Amino acid sequence: MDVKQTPDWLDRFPWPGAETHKHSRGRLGVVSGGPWATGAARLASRAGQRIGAGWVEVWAPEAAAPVLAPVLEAALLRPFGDAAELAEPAERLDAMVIGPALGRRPEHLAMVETVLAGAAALVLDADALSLFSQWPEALFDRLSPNDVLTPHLGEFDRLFPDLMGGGHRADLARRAAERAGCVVVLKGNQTVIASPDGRVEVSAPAPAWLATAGTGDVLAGMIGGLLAQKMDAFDAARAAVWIHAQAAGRFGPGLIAEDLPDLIPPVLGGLWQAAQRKGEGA
Ligand SMILES: NC(=O)C1=CN([C@@H]2O[C@H](COP(=O)(O)OP(=O)(O)OC[C@H]3O[C@@H](n4cnc5c(N)ncnc54)[C@H](OP(=O)(O)O)[C@@H]3O)[C@@H](O)[C@H]2O)[C@@H](O)CC1
Ligand SMILES: Nc1ncnc2c1ncn2[C@@H]1O[C@H](COP(=O)(O)OP(=O)(O)O)[C@@H](O)[C@H]1O
Repeated sequence: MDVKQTPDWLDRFPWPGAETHKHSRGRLGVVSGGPWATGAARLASRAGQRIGAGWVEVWAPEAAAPVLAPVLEAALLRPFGDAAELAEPAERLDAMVIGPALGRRPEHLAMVETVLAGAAALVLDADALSLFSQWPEALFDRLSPNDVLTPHLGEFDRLFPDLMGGGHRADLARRAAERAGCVVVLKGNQTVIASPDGRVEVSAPAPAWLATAGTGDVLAGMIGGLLAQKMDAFDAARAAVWIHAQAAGRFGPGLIAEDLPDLIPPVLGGLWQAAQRKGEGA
């Protein structure tokens, strides 16, 4: 990687140091769907681990725990009974991801409301967004500037129907972030990342191999992993979108979402080398 072309957020990327331990490196929680819907949380949690969160917990409804127990290794399984039990991780962990394959029943709304009340920085994706389609203001009222919404265009339309009328996607995302009071990642071939303070970035066209189920769940986990490492939400979203696209480009045709988390290390390796060279040149 040419040092001159390195992304500006590289200077703020959360590399571990000699004093780092797994807890100080960032604690991430991912909330799983029910027993027939655990794959999205697995994709997100593995992506969070690969991008550097040192401690990753998968919070699973009790019925889903037996499905997840044999397939999690370094990630910790945390079964829960009802939504109220998510209050503890939402306070203790640095970041949480909720929404992928969560479900859209009242108990799922209660889960999202519980984590919204905690201190953890949040990535709200998929069903966590669609659950608020009838009352988006109830979501916006509870968001913080360090939270991130990651809608595809269909989900964006449910939360911001009046913004869909016209304008460039960058303008849509900017207005959405201002209204929501948090970072908005409007996904697509050219993903737009917008901050409530007015910063907007339109990413370069990403490989269309990403148009396959589950790649958004991986992106949510990557953003969550960087938030857990205390990266600023706008930088975390921009960095994750960039690394996600680079990883997809390395695989090319035939990519499925399962491939993506394990493609993160070589991309990080290139960034690490570029950061070292930049440091030596300074
Ligand atoms: N392995 C797993 O467990 C996985 C589980 N997953 C889980 O599945 C659930 C459903 O997920 P979902 O993404 O299909 O969402 P949903 O709310 O049904 O909206 C879809 C509708 O929106 C519209 N649409 C418009 N623009 C669009 C766009 N750019 N990209 C996409 N859609 C766009 C489009 O309308 P159309 O264009 O067809 O008229 C489409 O019909 C959710 O819980 C998710 O987390 C997935 O993550 C996959 C892996
Ligand atoms: N044609 C495309 N070109 C490039 N990237 C795409 C394309 N279609 C989708 N993507 C990317 O793939 C991911 C899909 O996310 P999403 O729609 O939430 O899927 P899922 O919910 O199945 O995980 C997003 O990061 C999006 O930017």
